[in-house]
Amino acid sequence: MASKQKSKLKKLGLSSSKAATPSSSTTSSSKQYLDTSIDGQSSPASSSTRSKPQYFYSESLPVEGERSKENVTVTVRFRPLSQREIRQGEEIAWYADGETIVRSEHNPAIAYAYDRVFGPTTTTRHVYDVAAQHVISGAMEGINGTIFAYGVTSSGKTHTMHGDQRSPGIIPLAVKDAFSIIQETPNREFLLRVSYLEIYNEVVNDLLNPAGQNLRIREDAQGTFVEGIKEEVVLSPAHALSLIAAGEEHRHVGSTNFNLLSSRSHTIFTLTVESSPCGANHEGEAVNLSQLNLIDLAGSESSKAETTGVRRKEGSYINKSLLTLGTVISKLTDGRATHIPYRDSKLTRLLQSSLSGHGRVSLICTVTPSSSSSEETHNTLKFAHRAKHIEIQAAQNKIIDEKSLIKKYQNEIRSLKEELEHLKRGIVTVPQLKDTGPDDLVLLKQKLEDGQVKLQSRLEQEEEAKSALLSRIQRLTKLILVSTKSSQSSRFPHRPGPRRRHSFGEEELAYLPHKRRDMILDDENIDLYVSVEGNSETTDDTLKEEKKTRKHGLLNWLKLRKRDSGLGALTSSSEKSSGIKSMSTPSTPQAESNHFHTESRLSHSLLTESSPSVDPLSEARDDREIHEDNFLGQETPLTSTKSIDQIELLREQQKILSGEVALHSSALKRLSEEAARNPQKDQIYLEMRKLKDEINAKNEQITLLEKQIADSINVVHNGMDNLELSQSFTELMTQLNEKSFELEFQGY
Ligand SMILES: Nc1ncnc2c1ncn2[C@@H]1O[C@H](COP(=O)(O)OP(=O)(O)OP(=O)(O)O)[C@@H](O)[C@H]1O
Repeated sequence: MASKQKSKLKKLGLSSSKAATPSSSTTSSSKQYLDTSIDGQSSPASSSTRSKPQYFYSESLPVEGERSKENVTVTVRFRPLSQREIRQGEEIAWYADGETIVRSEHNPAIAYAYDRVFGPTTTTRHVYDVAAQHVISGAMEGINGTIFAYGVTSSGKTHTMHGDQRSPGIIPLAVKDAFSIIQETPNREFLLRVSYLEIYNEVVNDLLNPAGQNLRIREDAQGTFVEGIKEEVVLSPAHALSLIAAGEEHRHVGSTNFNLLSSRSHTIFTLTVESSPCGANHEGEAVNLSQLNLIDLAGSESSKAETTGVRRKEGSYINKSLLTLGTVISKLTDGRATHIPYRDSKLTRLLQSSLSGHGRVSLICTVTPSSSSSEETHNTLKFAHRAKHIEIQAAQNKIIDEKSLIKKYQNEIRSLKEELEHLKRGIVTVPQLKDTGPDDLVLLKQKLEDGQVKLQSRLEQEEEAKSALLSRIQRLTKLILVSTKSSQSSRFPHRPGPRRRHSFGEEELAYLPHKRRDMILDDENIDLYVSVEGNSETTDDTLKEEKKTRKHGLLNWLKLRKRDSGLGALTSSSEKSSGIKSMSTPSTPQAESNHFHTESRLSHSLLTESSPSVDPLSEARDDREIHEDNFLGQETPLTSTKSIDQIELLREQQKILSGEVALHSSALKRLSEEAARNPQKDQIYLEMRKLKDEINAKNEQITLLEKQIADSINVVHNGMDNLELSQSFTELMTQLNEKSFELEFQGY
């Protein structure tokens, strides 16, 4: 009895058994396990089709350069039994047996092996390290990557891909990691842009642009793409996360009898990465271009789901597209198949390039151990089993200049700088009059006498043109991300040594759902995740973060403070070069593409400020920098700079508040849906009232901030206009006096 109890606890993830705890067992121990068990316990799928049972087992996950051919990385993640499942007395039907095996409780002979199996207590961070990190690092080096979570409804796909503040999912971790990699790669410059779409009832909708509905999928030589989808250039992790949070607001989510907040659409978050070597001597070199697709699939629904109307319609679309995905994968792994039915669903059409083997693919199958879903779990395991056979060829994508946005921007920056130089030379010809002859001097005197005003207005026009050029250069340069680390410690071609940790700042956490999907699992259920060994979702780090968030509130980050990670030093090149704060938001120039938009983030500027003022790279990168101090840098008094900082600070506060209002509004929406189903729940109404009060208070604060911003902008404008004018006047008068004196002295 005691041993049965122990084994049950082990399967729930509460045991201290090494075999059941992924982080505690080693590769060699699992290999030993396989060696001894492989003959006796083959997977049913393999034993039925092959004489010799086969396990999918790889000694290690794909490592760059080791193989030209790789297989899809396939992992399985168990979630804990939910409180509801426990209450209903459900049993464990499947469990993680060691690091790589999933075994049936009812028939121990049925077992499947994968690259890795994560037990119910495994943290998403660990899942990321094992199943996702190599895909993200590949994407940063120009290798396409796709990660998707697959599983039945309520098995934990969204928990794995998005997560929440307590346990950020693969998407926020990947975004964070991408920026860390940029920081660790000082010899390259990067341009990152994101798009976010959903496939709902076989219709593609743009989640970053509510107007972008029912978009068409098109094809060109590079593969399939979505026509007219909005892409936004991103400048910081918080910036990217805020876009995802905004996109999530538009995603179709609904309640089913399995999941209160069930995803009713497949979503694809795409991070497009361009990078090129830094420095003028790499001008002709190709640019690395890759796409990282992070996919949260809607869950397949069994016939047990008591759905009606809209939900049933959604369910049938979901099931149909997942069926097509299964067929595509079967065909891909069946050497004899001549036709692969990618076109049978929007999902497989969009995944065509990934599934047909161009780039790294990681499939994370989420499963519930519960007996009531035993059959569905078995189907997921078989799907994962098949997917393991897909062969991929991960190669770097190099593209020629014209197609790359980063090159386009770099070229434009270069030619704008040249233009600016010409203009500068035009303006400074006046002091070079020393070398001019008497005729010129007479002419000048005449000119001066004729109209000092004319000269002055020309000067003003040129100054205007100059600052327009400058601000365009700054705006363009700001979009290109560079590390502030010394270029000698290049990341390429070597891989970084120790693993990066992804600690989220409060401003980034603010964009993750607080406790988005926990409503279905009671609070006690959280206790289930806490392993005896402490390998739990609520790790020390996250607990600390959560405490901090609670203690200080979300806006506290606005106080200037030193950053912990290397990200603190990551900066866009214009900020690094000049330290000038742009008053306007650095939106991507309209002329480039109407799909690209950016926004300034104070966090970003603050990072630059708090990063060491001795910038080791700034000297090395003089070629790309403008010495703005000739213009605005020296001329702008400290007070103006402070005012500009102040404006950015206010803007940032405003954005954070708007983000919070959006999050509260979505929580309110969901609560009201729940209240409609359970009208007696006073607690829900109480929560809703609180949320409404908070939304109102925040909206008032936003209005106040808007007024403050407008006032500050007026102050700065007036200050700068007066200052520039008076300085131009002074300079002009000095030149005139000198020349007049010279002329008089020479007897003219
Ligand atoms: N590994 C896990 N640890 C703790 N809780 C989890 C885990 N996985 C899922 N959950 C919880 O289970 C519930 C369902 O998870 P989730 O919404 O992620 O499922 P899903 O597969 O995305 O469902 P659907 O397809 O219906 O959208 C959520 O309350 C979530 O917080």
